[in-house]
Amino acid sequence: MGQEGGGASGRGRCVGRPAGAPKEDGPSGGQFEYLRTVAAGMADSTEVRELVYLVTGGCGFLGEHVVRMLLQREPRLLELRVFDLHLGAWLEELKTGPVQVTAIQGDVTQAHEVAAAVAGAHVVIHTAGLVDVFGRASPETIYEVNVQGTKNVIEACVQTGTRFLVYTSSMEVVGPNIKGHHFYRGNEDTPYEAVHRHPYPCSKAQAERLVLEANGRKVHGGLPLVTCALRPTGIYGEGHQIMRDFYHQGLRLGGRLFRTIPASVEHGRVYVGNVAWMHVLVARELQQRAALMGGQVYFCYDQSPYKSYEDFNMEFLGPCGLRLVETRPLVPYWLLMLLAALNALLQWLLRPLLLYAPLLNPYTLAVANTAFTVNTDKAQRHFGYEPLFSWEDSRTRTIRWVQAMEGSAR
Ligand SMILES: NC(=O)C1=CN([C@@H]2O[C@H](COP(=O)(O)OP(=O)(O)OC[C@H]3O[C@@H](n4cnc5c(N)ncnc54)[C@H](O)[C@@H]3O)[C@@H](O)[C@H]2O)C=CC1
Ligand SMILES: CC(C)[C@@H](O)CC[C@@H](C)[C@H]1CC[C@H]2[C@@H]3[C@H](O)CC4=CC(=O)CC[C@]4(C)[C@H]3CC[C@]12C
Repeated sequence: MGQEGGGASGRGRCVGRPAGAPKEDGPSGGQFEYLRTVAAGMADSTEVRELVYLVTGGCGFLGEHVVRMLLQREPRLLELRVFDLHLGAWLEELKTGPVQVTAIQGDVTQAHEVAAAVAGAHVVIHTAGLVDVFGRASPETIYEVNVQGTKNVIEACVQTGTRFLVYTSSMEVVGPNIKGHHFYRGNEDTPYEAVHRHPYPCSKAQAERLVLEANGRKVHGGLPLVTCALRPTGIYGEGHQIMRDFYHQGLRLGGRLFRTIPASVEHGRVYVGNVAWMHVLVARELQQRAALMGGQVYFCYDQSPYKSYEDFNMEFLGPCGLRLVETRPLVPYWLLMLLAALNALLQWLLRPLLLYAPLLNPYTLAVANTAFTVNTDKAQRHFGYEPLFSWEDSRTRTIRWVQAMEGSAR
């Protein structure tokens, strides 16, 4: 199978063994106008409904969009299994359509629960994970969920005969690396020293490697497993918890947010609806183009503009009344590093009493301060991906979501 990778698709290195602890509840889904429309407009096609899909982490920020996008845009869907540690009440509203929606409360770290959920599925979309760069989870459980959980999904596919596995990886598998090397308009083949220390990128890199190496393994029944990995950059859109945190922080500071990162440090972002669409499309095309797509990685991208993380957020928070103070950081970088280190020390000291997990810590500061943008068309070349939502549409939908939150915040 053609492995186009070699640079950014190459082997990441982790310094130190990551491990982790239980995850916070993901944001509940279901309040967004677009998602309700998607659910209402469920795929109605003359195609034969015969496929069973499983989405792990299907109640998370991305997972919910993938679930609803499948219902709208996968006409061969007979049953959609939604597997998650925390099931959302919104799943009930999806059970009125032509597709059987099966909610499965389960833990990817429990192999038997995963095997039971996978058995009989044609396609698995594995999005479940601990997305923690704020120190909420201890390293052991990040490893347990993101790596061991992925191992359990792979072995379940092999044991039960499921042939197609799509893994939600991350840009963080590539970078920013611990040396702060910028990744400027890179693609899946761009040479880059993908060396990490933080448990999250380490766990994602290890999980991605497991998925790609499993491509071609014989599953029960003797046919080969076909796998691929999608690498979203920073996902935004309806249900994005960090955007919610920024918004509430701005409200607490009298409608102001204080710039901490130079506007010149661009960070890749991609709309959640387009990431969901790429998952649906890659899962479909993987079945037709296994020789080309099996074992491949694809960055998730759309027409979202290249901006600093904070300036990009203001595309949505500005129209909702917040203001980013100053055109350059108010505080020198060395002082920011000191404040970030103090936050990390406070988190460690307070841990026996309470969870203190602010946005600013040494890792988030370093990542935010290192440019990372992608410019690729590999997904378009391999499986005809084109973003479903324009930048204007993505921006409008996200603003409406923040405004709906604003209504609830008053
Ligand atoms: N949010 C972002 O900017 C990006 C996210 N990703 C990846 O996308 C995937 C989804 O991320 P988000 O939707 O942002 O996170 P999220 O935290 O909103 O969703 C993760 C889901 O996984 C579930 N989960 C966690 N541990 C579990 C376990 N042990 N067993 C079963 N389910 C479990 C959670 O309950 C949650 O519903 C993750 O794999 C993440 O690494 C990749 C790039 C960017
Ligand atoms: C407090 C300030 C320094 C502020 O600017 C910090 C922003 C910071 C919380 C974000 C900056 C970059 C984000 C990460 C990036 O989008 C890549 C990611 C990929 C994932 O797979 C999960 C999320 C994340 C790590 C994302 C998390 C939030 C940032 C660190």
